[in-house]
Amino acid sequence: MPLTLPRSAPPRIRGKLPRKLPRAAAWACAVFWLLAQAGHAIAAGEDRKVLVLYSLGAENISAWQAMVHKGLYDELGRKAWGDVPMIFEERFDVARVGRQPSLDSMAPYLRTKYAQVKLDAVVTENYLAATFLNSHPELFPGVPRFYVNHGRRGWRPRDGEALEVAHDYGRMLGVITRVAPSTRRIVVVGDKTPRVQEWIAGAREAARAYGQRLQMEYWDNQSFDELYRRASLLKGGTAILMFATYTDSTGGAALPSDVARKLADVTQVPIFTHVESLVVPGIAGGYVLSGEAIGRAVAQVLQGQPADMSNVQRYVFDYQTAERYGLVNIPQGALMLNRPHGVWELYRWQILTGVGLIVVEGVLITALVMALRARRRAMGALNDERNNLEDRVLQRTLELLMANTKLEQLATTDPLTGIANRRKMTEHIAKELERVRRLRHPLALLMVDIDHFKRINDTYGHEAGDRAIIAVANMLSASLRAIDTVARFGGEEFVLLMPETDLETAGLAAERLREAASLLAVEVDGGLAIALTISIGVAASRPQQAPDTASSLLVRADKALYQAKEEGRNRVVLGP
Ligand SMILES: Nc1nc2c(ncn2[C@@H]2O[C@H](COP(=O)(O)OP(=O)(O)OP(=O)(O)O)[C@@H](O)[C@H]2O)c(=O)[nH]1
Repeated sequence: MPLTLPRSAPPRIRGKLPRKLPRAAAWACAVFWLLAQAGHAIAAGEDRKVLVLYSLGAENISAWQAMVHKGLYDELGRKAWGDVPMIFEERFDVARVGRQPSLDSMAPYLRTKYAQVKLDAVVTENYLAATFLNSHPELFPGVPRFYVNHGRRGWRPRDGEALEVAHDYGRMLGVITRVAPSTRRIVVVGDKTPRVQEWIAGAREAARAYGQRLQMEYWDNQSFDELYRRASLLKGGTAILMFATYTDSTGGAALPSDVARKLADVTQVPIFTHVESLVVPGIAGGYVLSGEAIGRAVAQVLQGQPADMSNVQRYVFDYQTAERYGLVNIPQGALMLNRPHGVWELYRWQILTGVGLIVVEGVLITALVMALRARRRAMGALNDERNNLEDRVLQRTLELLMANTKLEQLATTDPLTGIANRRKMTEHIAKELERVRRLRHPLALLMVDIDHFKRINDTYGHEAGDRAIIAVANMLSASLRAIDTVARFGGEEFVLLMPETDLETAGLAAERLREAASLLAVEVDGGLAIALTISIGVAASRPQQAPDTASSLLVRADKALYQAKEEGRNRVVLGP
């Protein structure tokens, strides 16, 4: 299937668009014009038809042909809207069907196939196709012919244009002595075909410049086996320059690339060559003809441009082989094939992406860790603050509690004696009377008064009176049961409350207290100790009668006390 590409013929816009043409209309016109031109260009491209005749068979057979083909289509492909004709391609399939059958069948084949095709040009690539076309003037009558890379110096076709590469044999040899400076002998390998002989002649001529400094040998007339055997015997200081070799002295045929590989396998010396397609692993390289450059030249011819044949040679080396033979001074800009790429070259974007992701991840993790740390610190500070607050609240609560307790104590304690005061006793009485009402238990109340206390004060002083009050308070406290309570009710008067105690029992208890008081000895000034007595009025709540109130109970006890005073003091009187 021939390749069809559009042809560009950039037209000129004549005249000007009307100034006041609306913008939308101008755009529509421009698009219409572009489409029309594209259609015209495609149609124009399809109008032109050219035939490329290759010498060396399909690309999968010939590395050289693959390179030429690539150069041709790369060059055409660069012209998106270029002057690209419809390309037909034919090949002499020498490697698969043999040289003669291939040559014999080509003319009738072309005649039949292209009987109805009007070609605009025929281009040959390489020696075989050029020879064939030149010897068949009857084919494609009147169609311009171009013979590219035909391989013979000074050859003029009987018709058409010859585009031959001017091989630079001087550079071909020069690069060998440059990159392998110890080279004193060059063995040129080839065969007896006219084209190879032409190359050998070129090398021979160029070698003259070296005189005695370079020993040249030309191996072009031996069997392949002999070639490999002799190559295996070559020693240091020698290099091989291998031209594309197809045949041997016995008529044997081979692909030049196979010959190159075998030579590389057996020899100990570096092998250089003259075409890029032979720079295979094991072949060092050299100043070689570029298949792609030839392909580009063919493309230029097909497009009607002058073919640039000056730049079709370049320095190409096989990196591994150059390393193996320790080649030096490789010209700058040389193409190095099979260079092992470093990890960086191979995976640069993957590495950069990976590193970028790691950096981003690192930054995110760092930010996260910092945020977590900051949060933890804030939480810690908050906890400390809360604990401090709780401690302070607890402390304040305790202080308040203690203050309240103290206040309560101060409010309910008699400061002189340390026992409960009147207020506290009043609360006790109310509480116990409540129990009496609920449980119907007995409750006794003793009202105690120091006899003739005024006299103690007056005789021994107020402080002695205080000591007497304290002595009586201590005695009363010490004599009480756990459930009894005592309070200083005022002045030298005390009240005792005795739960679960009836009037008689309370009277007995009061009697014991009276006796205990009479045994007290209160110290006064001058080391003297004075005695005192107490009078006690006893009252009891009677569960079977109307319930008492605090004041009714106190009044009855007070009356009993009054009676005790009246009856002479130092006695106990039971109330009604
Ligand atoms: N030292 C001292 N004297 C007090 C205190 N409270 C009251 N007094 C005095 O106690 C005396 C009480 O005297 P009175 O009420 O006349 O009774 P009394 O002298 O004990 O006589 P009878 O009760 O009838 O035996 C008064 O002189 C009060 O000034 C006190 O806290 N300390």
